[in-house]
Amino acid sequence: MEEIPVKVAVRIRPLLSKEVLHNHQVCVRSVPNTQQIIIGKDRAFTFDYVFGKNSTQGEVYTVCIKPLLLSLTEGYNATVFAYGQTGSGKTYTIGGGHIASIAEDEKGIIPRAIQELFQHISENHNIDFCVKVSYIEVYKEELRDLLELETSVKDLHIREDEKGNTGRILDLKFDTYGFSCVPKLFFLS
Ligand SMILES: Nc1ncnc2c1ncn2[C@@H]1O[C@H](COP(=O)(O)OP(=O)(O)OP(=O)(O)O)[C@@H](O)[C@H]1O
Repeated sequence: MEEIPVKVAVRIRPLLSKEVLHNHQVCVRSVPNTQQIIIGKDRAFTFDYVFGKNSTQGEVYTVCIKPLLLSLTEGYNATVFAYGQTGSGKTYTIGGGHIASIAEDEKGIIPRAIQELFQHISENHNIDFCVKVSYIEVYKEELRDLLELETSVKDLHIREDEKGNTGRILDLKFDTYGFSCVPKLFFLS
């Protein structure tokens, strides 16, 4: 059977203060020492990784992203995207918020990966690296280049190669952060 190299991690976020204030209840919990979560009373689901409500940004990075970053520097491609309903913690986890103003341990995936990548580059003088960054919003089938806002939406397209691969970005309807080295590592949120 062909290997499908996709791993899925689920992260449970803690209740926000306003949710506690409104007496909202937690409806999902992780099962200790397993990769399972239980929704409601008894509906169990298994994932490749489970991060409970007390998980840290550092843990998520170390377990899920660091191995990809290491592979990236060895020439493999990697894509990371956060998927979930509004308010579930995608931006928080991917770390695309106000990066400059957040505390070190609150930093999400993007700043940690960039830091580690450039650290790697600075330690490997004998290899030439080319790093490219793109930041694209995909919303209702329309693409917007957030680094070149004057570019017309109509000028941006998702293209396929002859094998039907969408290559640069996937056809996802979320805000999209692309960050590529050679080869490429993408973050989609
Ligand atoms: N693991 C976490 N620990 C603490 N706070 C969190 C965590 N995850 C998310 N939050 C907080 O929950 C709120 C919603 O998170 P966030 O904005 O990341 O959601 P989102 O999925 O990106 O939402 P949207 O789709 O609406 O953009 C934010 O105030 C964020 O700081």
